[in-house]
Amino acid sequence: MGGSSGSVPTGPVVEDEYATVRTSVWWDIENCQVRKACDPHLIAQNISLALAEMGYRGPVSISAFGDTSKIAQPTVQALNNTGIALNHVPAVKVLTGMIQYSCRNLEKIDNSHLLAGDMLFTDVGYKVLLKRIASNTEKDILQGITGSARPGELLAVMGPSASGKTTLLSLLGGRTTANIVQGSITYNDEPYSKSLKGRIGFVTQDDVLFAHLTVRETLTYAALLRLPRTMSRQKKEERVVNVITELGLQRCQDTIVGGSFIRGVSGGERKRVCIGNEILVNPSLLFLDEPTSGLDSTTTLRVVQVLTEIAEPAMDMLQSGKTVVTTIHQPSIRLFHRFDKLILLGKGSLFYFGRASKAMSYFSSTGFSPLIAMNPAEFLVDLANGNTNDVTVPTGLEDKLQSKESGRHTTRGKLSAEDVHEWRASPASKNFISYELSLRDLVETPRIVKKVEEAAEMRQEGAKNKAEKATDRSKGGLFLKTSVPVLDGGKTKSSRSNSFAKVSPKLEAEKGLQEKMRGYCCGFLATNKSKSKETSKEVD
Ligand SMILES: Nc1ncnc2c1ncn2[C@@H]1O[C@H](COP(=O)(O)OP(=O)(O)OP(=O)(O)O)[C@@H](O)[C@H]1O
Repeated sequence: MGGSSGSVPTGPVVEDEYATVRTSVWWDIENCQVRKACDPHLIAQNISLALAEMGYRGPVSISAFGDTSKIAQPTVQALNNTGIALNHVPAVKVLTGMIQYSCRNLEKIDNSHLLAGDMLFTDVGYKVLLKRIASNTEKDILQGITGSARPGELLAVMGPSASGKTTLLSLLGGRTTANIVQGSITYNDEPYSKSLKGRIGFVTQDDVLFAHLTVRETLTYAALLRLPRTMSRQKKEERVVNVITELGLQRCQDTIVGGSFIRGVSGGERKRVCIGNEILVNPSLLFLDEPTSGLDSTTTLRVVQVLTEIAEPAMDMLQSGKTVVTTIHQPSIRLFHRFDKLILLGKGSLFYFGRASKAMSYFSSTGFSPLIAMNPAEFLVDLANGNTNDVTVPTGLEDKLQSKESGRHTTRGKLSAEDVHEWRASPASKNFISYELSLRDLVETPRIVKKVEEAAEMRQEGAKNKAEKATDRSKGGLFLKTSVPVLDGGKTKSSRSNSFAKVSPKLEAEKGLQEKMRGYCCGFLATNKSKSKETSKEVD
């Protein structure tokens, strides 16, 4: 990391332009001392540490001054995973000005989003030791659970009762360390550590709230207790107001929470207060155990909508999205389609991991299809239960269905647990899981891509208006400033030249800011060179 010297641009135009950047870290790529084989995650973490030491808590993006194509791909990937945006700065004066601007405008806000939650779990198993008088025995609770979740995604864990949903959630949330845990669970390629604890939010099934406190009081106390001591009381109260708005709790903010003996807010509002308690600290990963149990379908939809919004990256892309994992019993069709990814458990085993939208086609490709119109969630939970009524079964398993005669009716029997396990272990199901995993870094969640495109459109509009204003002021040219981050794939000619990037604002807008934004996902720039062919035109 390093800055560069040079004469500093001044005046209202530049101030105005820099105000949109709010960039705080500079990385002089050509001069930086990072060893070639240095672990990219280490680089990202070092940057976070350096910032923490400086007392900086603002939004983070790295302005790479120099040839951005020289950054090793794994490093870029790691930075992306941590939610740090990587911007290209076209000229040394712009960089210097940005540094000076940002030094004057340091913002002290929460930086817990610095390391985002890219979670990967492989072959996870969990056993408990049952202590008996004669001898201790081991009981398998989970086995062979593999999957992943990335920032911005909503991952649902579904399955019948006692299939292991809560146990898996506790393991992923770092809440279960006792007993015997197998396999690996990593967050940004690192195992669980104490430092990660502060970045994980966990909403349990029966969170305890003080019945006599109002919604606002509940959240204010949580904010005072959990937000950093360095944060002023006023900022903490502002954060509470933001959370109340984010969760749509304005109407009931002065109502007491209530409990078994005192009437208070509704069940849905209570759940949202529990979620609020956790998102106050802006966690990178949010885990929720049955957040919709006991709620009607409309309220359930509202809660899941809130979760989707929590997961999404900020519109200004300065914050990457959060990773949200929730267990859910049997969601409605509308709800099911809101999940990005799905884990289906049956008796502690993995039946499915992948995109929720692909689950039905996957099972039909292996021979399981509903015979009547069915809610996909109902079909999947039935299957995980071994209940094959109204379901076609692969030919290999047909003969294993034990038919039952009862009076006039012959009902199809259940598949035994062994049969289902045998099928699970078949190449068809295994292949699917590994297929999804290998695609994990490539597949972008369609919902997030859409959001990024919307953001790009908004920015394009904003940039157009701004550019037009600036043209009036500077008569024809403007300092190319990046309210939209620019990545030029190292093609900028003479990025070290002591010149400002001058472009016609109209030309810039027309050339397609949207195109540039396509590579900008989850708060970071992708390094696909084909997406970054546009180079800023540098004129002395
Ligand atoms: N510490 C433990 N000791 C013994 N058995 C356990 C322990 N923890 C979990 N189990 C068992 O593991 C199984 C899975 O439990 P878990 O609570 O994860 O299921 P679940 O899918 O969340 O169920 P539900 O939907 O009913 O809440 C259950 O049979 C439970 O009894």
